[in-house]
Amino acid sequence: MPSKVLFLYGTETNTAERAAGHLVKQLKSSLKGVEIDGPTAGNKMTDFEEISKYDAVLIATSSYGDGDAPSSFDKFFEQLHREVKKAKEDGSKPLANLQHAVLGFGSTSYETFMNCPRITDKLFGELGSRRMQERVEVDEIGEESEEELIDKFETAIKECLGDLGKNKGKKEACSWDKPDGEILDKSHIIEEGGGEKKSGPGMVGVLAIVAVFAGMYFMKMKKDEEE
Ligand SMILES: Cc1cc2nc3c(=O)[nH]c(=O)nc-3n(C[C@H](O)[C@H](O)[C@H](O)COP(=O)(O)O)c2cc1C
Repeated sequence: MPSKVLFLYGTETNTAERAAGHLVKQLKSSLKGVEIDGPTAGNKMTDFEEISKYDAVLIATSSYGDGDAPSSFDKFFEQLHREVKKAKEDGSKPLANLQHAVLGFGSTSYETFMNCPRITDKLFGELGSRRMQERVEVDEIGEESEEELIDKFETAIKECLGDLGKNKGKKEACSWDKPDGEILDKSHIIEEGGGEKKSGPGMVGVLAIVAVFAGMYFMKMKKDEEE
């Protein structure tokens, strides 16, 4: 039976989507005995029971905002956090039969460089998936070109996909913090109400401030009229 591989992407301005399309084409034309689904936007595949049926998942995603997921990947990213929370609570490893690899897109001009790809890689590991190769990180202002790094990912991934059966159940190729493990935790995205807590006066506070200033203005007007 052929191995089943799913290619997911997360993108805002199409860089990761373009790379995913290119890689799927290359892999399909050069690998035998491997069936590849996708590329599919992460948000269109948030059912982790479905994902667990694949032999391998490849993910190409960027980071946006404050190290957040891009808009075609945010629902997937949230669901990934929910799956990890659930797995920690019941001690399960729902992706134990899976192997995965991540190709990240970002820029070192942001403090939260590669936050979404790094967290995605880490959390797949926490769900039991075997990391089959070190994450490749494409820095848009880095020395190595995007093309070179995509080729590097492609070469490594071809080897891994050829050895999927042989490597199943083996120790991961490396830990998630390679080539770098600096992240900004985003687990608050699944808290009640979602998103970050906003500080500030809120709507009631704003109305109260407006009322105070309006009162002061009318009192001044009245005083000026009396003088
Ligand atoms: C508003 C904005 C926020 C960004 N935030 C991050 C970030 O937190 N971390 C990062 O590594 N890159 C960040 N980037 C860079 C993008 O991830 C990078 O341009 C990437 O190549 C875009 O890939 P995409 O077109 O697939 O979305 C940001 C870019 C913009 C415009």
